[in-house]
Amino acid sequence: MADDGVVAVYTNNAITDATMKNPNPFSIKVGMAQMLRGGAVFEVTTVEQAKIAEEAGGCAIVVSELPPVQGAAARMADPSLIKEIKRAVSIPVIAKARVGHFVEAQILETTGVDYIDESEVLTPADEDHHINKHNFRVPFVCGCNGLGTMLMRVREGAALIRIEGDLSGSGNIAETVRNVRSVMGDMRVLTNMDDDEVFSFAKKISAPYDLVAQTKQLGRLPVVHFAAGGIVTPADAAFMMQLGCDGVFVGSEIFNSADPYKRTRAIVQAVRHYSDPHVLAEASCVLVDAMAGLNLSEDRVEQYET
Ligand SMILES: O=C(CO)[C@H](O)[C@H](O)COP(=O)(O)O
Repeated sequence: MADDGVVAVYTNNAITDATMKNPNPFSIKVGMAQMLRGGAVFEVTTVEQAKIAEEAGGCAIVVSELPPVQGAAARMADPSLIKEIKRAVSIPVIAKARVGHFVEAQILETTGVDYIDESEVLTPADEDHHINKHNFRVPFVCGCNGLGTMLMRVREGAALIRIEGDLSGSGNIAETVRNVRSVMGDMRVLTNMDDDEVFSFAKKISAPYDLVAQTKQLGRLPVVHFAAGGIVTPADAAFMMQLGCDGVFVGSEIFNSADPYKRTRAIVQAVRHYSDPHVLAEASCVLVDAMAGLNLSEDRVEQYET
């Protein structure tokens, strides 16, 4: 259940679910997302991977289809795969819709998924508009690259935010680190700001003034925020947690490793014990064999070989 501060942000909003055919109050969706805090979400492409992620202690899974051939559009996964995975596991299942494609979201909602991810990893369907997420019963996950885009997505109804970097599966975490630091840095500036300065700050970060002011009043981000992009090792996962994230998304490349259960389990342990270097050292030990080839695209492998 959402805490009072988050409910306050919701109820103070000029645009609320109540004015938007409200099938499920935003405060409830935010509360549902809070249950994922302190967890690792694993991207899966098969039922077997979903079972491994659940067994390893993942807090949720996000279903993807295998990447399409290069140049082809990436769309929502086949609803029958989502239903099959939903039947196979008891942890929450997230399904991806293309940015702006509210019909894909309507279809996904009928499958009984627990969350819909309006995902930048898929080919965007609408270059100008995101989905009005207040029109849905199911909570939404959205990506952001800074505090401004985060609050825009919250305004549209996102209940869980992914602070994301490079989502190409390259294993490069630097962009994610930059964006997480940008959000946390802006939060520190905002919370110490004079009330009179909030107007121009909201303009500067292109965010709705009322949400920026309410976020300042709360003294923390209004929704659960995970990191995504290039998180491959237990150290990466703990890094994101120590920078202030509530959890991590891990790409499906992890299942290409020699022992996917050990790797997923190690990431779960790292997220749970992110400030304990001894646990992190132990979690990192099992992984050396699989580390070399993981998440290196062919051209990057060439770069290392020359
Ligand atoms: O599905 C996801 C987010 O919706 C993935 O978890 C995300 O794309 C992870 O990126 P990477 O493969 O770079 O770790």
